[in-house]
Amino acid sequence: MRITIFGSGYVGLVTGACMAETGNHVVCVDIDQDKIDRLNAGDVPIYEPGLDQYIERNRAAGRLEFTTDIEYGVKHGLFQFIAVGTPPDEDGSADLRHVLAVARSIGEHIDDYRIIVDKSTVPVGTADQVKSAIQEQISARGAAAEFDVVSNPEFLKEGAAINDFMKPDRIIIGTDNPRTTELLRALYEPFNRNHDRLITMDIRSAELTKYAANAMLATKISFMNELANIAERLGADIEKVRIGIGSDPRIGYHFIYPGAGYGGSCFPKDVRALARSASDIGYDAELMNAVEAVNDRQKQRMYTKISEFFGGELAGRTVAVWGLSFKPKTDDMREASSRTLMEALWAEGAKVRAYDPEAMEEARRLYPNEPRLALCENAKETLLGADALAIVTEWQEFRSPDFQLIKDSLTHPVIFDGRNLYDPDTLVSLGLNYFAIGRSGVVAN
Ligand SMILES: NC(=O)c1ccc[n+]([C@@H]2O[C@H](COP(=O)([O-])OP(=O)(O)OC[C@H]3O[C@@H](n4cnc5c(N)ncnc54)[C@H](O)[C@@H]3O)[C@@H](O)[C@H]2O)c1
Ligand SMILES: O=c1ccn([C@@H]2O[C@H](COP(=O)(O)OP(=O)(O)O[C@H]3O[C@H](CO)[C@@H](O)[C@H](O)[C@H]3O)[C@@H](O)[C@H]2O)c(=O)[nH]1
Repeated sequence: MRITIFGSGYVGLVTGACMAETGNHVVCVDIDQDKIDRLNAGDVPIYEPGLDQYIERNRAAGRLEFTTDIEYGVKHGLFQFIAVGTPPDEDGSADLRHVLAVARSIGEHIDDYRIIVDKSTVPVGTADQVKSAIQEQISARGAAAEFDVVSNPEFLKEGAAINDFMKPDRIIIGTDNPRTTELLRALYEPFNRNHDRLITMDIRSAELTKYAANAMLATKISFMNELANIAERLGADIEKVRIGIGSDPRIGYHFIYPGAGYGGSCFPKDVRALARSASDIGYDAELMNAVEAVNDRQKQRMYTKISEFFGGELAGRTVAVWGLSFKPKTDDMREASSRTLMEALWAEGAKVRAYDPEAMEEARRLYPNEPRLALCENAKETLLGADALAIVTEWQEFRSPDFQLIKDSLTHPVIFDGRNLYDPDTLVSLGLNYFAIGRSGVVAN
């Protein structure tokens, strides 16, 4: 089938590569010329495990093209996917500027039946706006063209995106026209083989399903972080509590890891946008507001612990930071907890020596010429001349470090662990002070 995808970011590239992998002819359109040039030169601008091989293979087979030519894109695909960003506006609502720009572009060039498939995360009612924006452009040209707008939210996780797309838990199709259901069923058939995962519903419910899923997951995390802060003060160990409650199948072990707060391009903005949508219709979404407030506080926890340890005297200190991306296996630093920590440390006159296996280029882009940030070649190098070590992202390579080296390198033998990677007893027996999340800190004698 012929598919066009607007937006070549995390979602657009993964969707394009996976759709091409199953034999479709995919054209990816982006307005970022530099990004398209890189993709056409065989360079994948983001880090997502496995994505580069998928892109290379399908580009070579002629099934995957990259262009800034909007007209070419609109003329190409029966399916026109919208996978552009919906960043938070100043008031927390989703900024639909890019989505509506794509809709207008489609309206300017559409001359045959098209199915517009919205994959971006958008508030309830956006499909109606997309429909109007397309129709306005068609009418302005004095033309006529038929089209349908479908909501097909995406649920992939960064770092596991290819697998999530190839083997989805569910494929949500929100539509008001049964013929689009059948066409989308055919399109998704290769991803829906083992058992039927296609769930159809009306468009507004599909749009809300995406926010509901992210808000539920974010709620689980904030709940655990709240509990972690209580456990810490009561002398309980949140890791034991986590195992204790996860064994109840009604709770489950997924998404109950306490930590340095959730980040990324989805949970923070989507919880905010849902609360904002509610307040726009006169409903105070108290739980969503609390989920966000708990997370904002949690993202400060690492800083608070470090500051308390040093008696509030951070000026002139240097902190080694392991992990900059918002989670392992991605280079994405959008709303990453590492940024909250580093910026709080800098504000108090401290310096940071940081390392991340994949996000160094992104860190350089976000903090160009930042004199208070030394980006190091590897984890060991961050320790040189540092007073303390803070672990923000649980990359595999941080799980079994050389603790003796850490102890010998730091001016103060102290680890602040934002992801509860280590056993407190082992660390204290090695002479390290250790402060994690939701457990009492241990101080070596
Ligand atoms: N990142 C994720 O894990 C994830 C998962 C599920 C859903 N989503 C949702 O999918 C959407 C896209 O997210 P993302 O992380 O891929 O975004 P992204 O920022 O990585 O990529 C968006 C791309 O769209 C391009 N773009 C902007 N305006 C355009 C236009 N008019 N025409 C063509 N291209 C245009 C940008 O240049 C950019 O390359 C968002 O709504 C997000 O909430 C993201
Ligand atoms: O138990 C947990 C699980 C996650 N996190 C944090 O939560 C954030 C988000 O993690 P994750 O959900 O794995 O990554 P995303 O790529 O942001 O994926 C989420 O957001 C996407 C965009 O909407 C959705 O498609 C996915 O289904 C949804 O999981 C990260 O900072 C994690 O460190 C925790 O703190 N504790």
